[in-house]
Amino acid sequence: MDLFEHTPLDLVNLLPFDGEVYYYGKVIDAARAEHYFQRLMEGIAWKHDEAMIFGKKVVTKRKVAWYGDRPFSYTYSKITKQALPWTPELLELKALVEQKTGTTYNSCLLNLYHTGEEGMAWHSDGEKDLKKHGTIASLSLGTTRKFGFKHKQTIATRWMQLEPGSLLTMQGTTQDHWLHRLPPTKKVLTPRINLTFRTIVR
Ligand SMILES: O=C(O)CCC(=O)C(=O)O
Ligand SMILES: [Fe+2]
Repeated sequence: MDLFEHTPLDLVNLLPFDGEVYYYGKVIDAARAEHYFQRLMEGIAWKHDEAMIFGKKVVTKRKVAWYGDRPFSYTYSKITKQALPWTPELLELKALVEQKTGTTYNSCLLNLYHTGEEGMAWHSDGEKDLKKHGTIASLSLGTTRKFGFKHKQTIATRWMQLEPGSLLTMQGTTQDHWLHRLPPTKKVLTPRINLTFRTIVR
């Protein structure tokens, strides 16, 4: 459900065409961001992610977890996962993100990158289970990491830094036309947690 019309009032679209990405900057101050980072490190059921790549089951170094309103099953990289019930801290963060973005969400995928050696390859979040053209809200905690977009048909790219406590949204037709990536880097030695709030439809 959209609580107000999509475009956040005083933000500029970071994409030049074919989609909308908004960077809200730090929506959580440094002390609270650190507090949430610690609570999520301890309180989330982190597991190594499993994916099918060229027919082989691969286990990623990065850890993931998935939470939601109901025990949705969700197929991602050909492996089906079941959402766990929200924890108190996730509900607090969901409420904050909903208030900032004016949109509600019913699930959250969390990623834990232990160091800069762990990242995420180019992809778009266009799974069938996700609401078409629904907003995906990405909240970052822990170390700052570089994040980028690459257009599927042109050479256009856009890069940004995702700071601790910051919020970014990907909305409109972004997933149709753009890939996004968290590049690995040898320069980062400390962990980052990312939460992407999404809307699953049946
Ligand atoms: O870690 C990030 O900032 C991005 C995560 C992501 O793209 C995803 O979970 O689909
Ligand atoms: Fe993604």
